[in-house]
Amino acid sequence: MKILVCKNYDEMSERAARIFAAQLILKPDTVLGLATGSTPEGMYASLVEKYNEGKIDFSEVTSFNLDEYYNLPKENDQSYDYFMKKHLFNHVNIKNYNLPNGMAEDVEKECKDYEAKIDAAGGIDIQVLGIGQNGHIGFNEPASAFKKETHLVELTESTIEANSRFFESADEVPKKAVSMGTGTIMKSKKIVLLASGEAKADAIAKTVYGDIDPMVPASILQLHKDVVLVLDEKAASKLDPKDYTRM
Ligand SMILES: N[C@@H]1[C@@H](O)[C@H](O)[C@@H](COP(=O)(O)O)O[C@@H]1O
Repeated sequence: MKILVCKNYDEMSERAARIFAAQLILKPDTVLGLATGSTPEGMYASLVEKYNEGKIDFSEVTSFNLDEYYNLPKENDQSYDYFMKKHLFNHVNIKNYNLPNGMAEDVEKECKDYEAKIDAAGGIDIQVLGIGQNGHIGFNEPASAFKKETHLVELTESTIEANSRFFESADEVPKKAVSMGTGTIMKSKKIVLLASGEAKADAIAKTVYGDIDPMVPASILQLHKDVVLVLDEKAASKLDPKDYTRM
């Protein structure tokens, strides 16, 4: 694991955006794996800026998002489809983007089809991840085993609670989501995990130093050969400085 520690959220976002921009310059037909949550917002803003400056182009890009709420219409301003349009897709020339369809009548089929679509695109070249306070990635919640493929997830109380800040009340937060599996994520050729703030420090320490344990889903990233953690100082506060590069 390569770990880069930046001063604050803005520098973390810029550093991550540069990694993605470099990827798009080197391989214009990159298959991107995208994430939602407040953490990557700054990175998306910086990518939009770089696009407007003519530094990067999305016309040949294909993207796949990690997850989507179950049974929440796309038009709802809390859907991940809405989030991605608001922060990225409406501002760049991307044509081919994909999210799991959380409204699918046959969810099991939707999960299989999503997995097949990723494979047909040649697999994900570079995947951005955030991390939940309980160590979840995508919506792969702590569990007794790692889930291999895209699946329907029951969200944990702590995730519902953490996401309730975006809804009127915890009652309105969807209780299920469709998420890529940990196996889907691990098949990405490169992974960039972003984390910012004190609340993520424990999850990050467990991800880096802990046992590889499905109760801390992100800990499996220790087994991936090309992972970069881009953190701000607060998220890195429980790491030994000898283990990271200061930006
Ligand atoms: N499904 C998303 C994750 O992909 C995200 O990493 C996590 C953390 O969100 P935030 O970045 O807002 O802390 O929230 C949600 O559960």
